[in-house]
Amino acid sequence: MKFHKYHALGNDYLVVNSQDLNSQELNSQGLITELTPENIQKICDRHFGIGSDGILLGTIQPKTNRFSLRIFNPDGSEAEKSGNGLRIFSRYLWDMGLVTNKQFSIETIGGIVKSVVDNSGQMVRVEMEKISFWSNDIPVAGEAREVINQKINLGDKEFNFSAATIGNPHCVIILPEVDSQIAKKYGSQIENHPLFPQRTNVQFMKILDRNNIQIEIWERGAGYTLASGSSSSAAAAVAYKLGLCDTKITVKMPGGLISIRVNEDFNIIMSGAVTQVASGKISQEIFDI
Ligand SMILES: N[C@H](CCC[C@H](N)C(=O)O)C(=O)O
Repeated sequence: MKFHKYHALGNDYLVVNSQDLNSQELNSQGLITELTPENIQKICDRHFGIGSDGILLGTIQPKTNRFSLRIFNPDGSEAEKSGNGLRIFSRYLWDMGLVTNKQFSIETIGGIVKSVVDNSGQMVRVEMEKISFWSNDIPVAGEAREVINQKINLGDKEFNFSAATIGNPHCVIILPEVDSQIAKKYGSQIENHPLFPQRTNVQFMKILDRNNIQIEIWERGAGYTLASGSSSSAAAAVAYKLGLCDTKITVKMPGGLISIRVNEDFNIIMSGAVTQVASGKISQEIFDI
């Protein structure tokens, strides 16, 4: 199975083009037989596989030039949307000569986004669609409500949080200081908390000023990552919703910076860098062990 590895600010993904697969690799539903949760875990393992924060399974309809993307986390679960994943897939399409620097659409489970590749592929801008704070959309357990400034109890610790979805779920916690330790200490407990029936991504956020925030990320199905486009979108949207930031926000993460614009109607525009790493072929052997 051919792959193309990219990273977006240290959040790395393997692009697999469904057209690169031969017939026996596709089952009757046109799904890749190899992409079972168990095999995804093997491919993403940083010692026994290629190593990555996920797999991007892209489908390109040659005649209509329609693009769709499925996003798999390293634990084998499927995500509705990935901001860095969409930027990476957009760059892949550009590298393959399938798009120019004009706007094009990509369909995901979490909705259809519009993408533009700039600066010879080094920068990609994605209109990530509208963010929602409503419990029924995210989802968050309990009565239908906007999930803003609520409490989550972890036994020995209680946090104030807000939640949002941009296709995938996010729990945003504002603190005076954030670091990787707090994300690694509490991330998994919050990811799997009963408040979140479909689990959740988690961001610990420090407000730097009205146009800058800093986040540390614990991703659903992936754990601690150095950057996240959907996390940046959700955290920035919460900061704007709470009146702590203006509409243009730079999100500072361990892997680098993402620019977010929160429009009045809460449509999110995200832009950031993408880096090509390598291409190769995954050996069948890793699936046989
Ligand atoms: N783990 C996430 C998907 C990837 C998000 C992140 N890598 C991004 O750039 O948005 C989830 O299960 O919702």
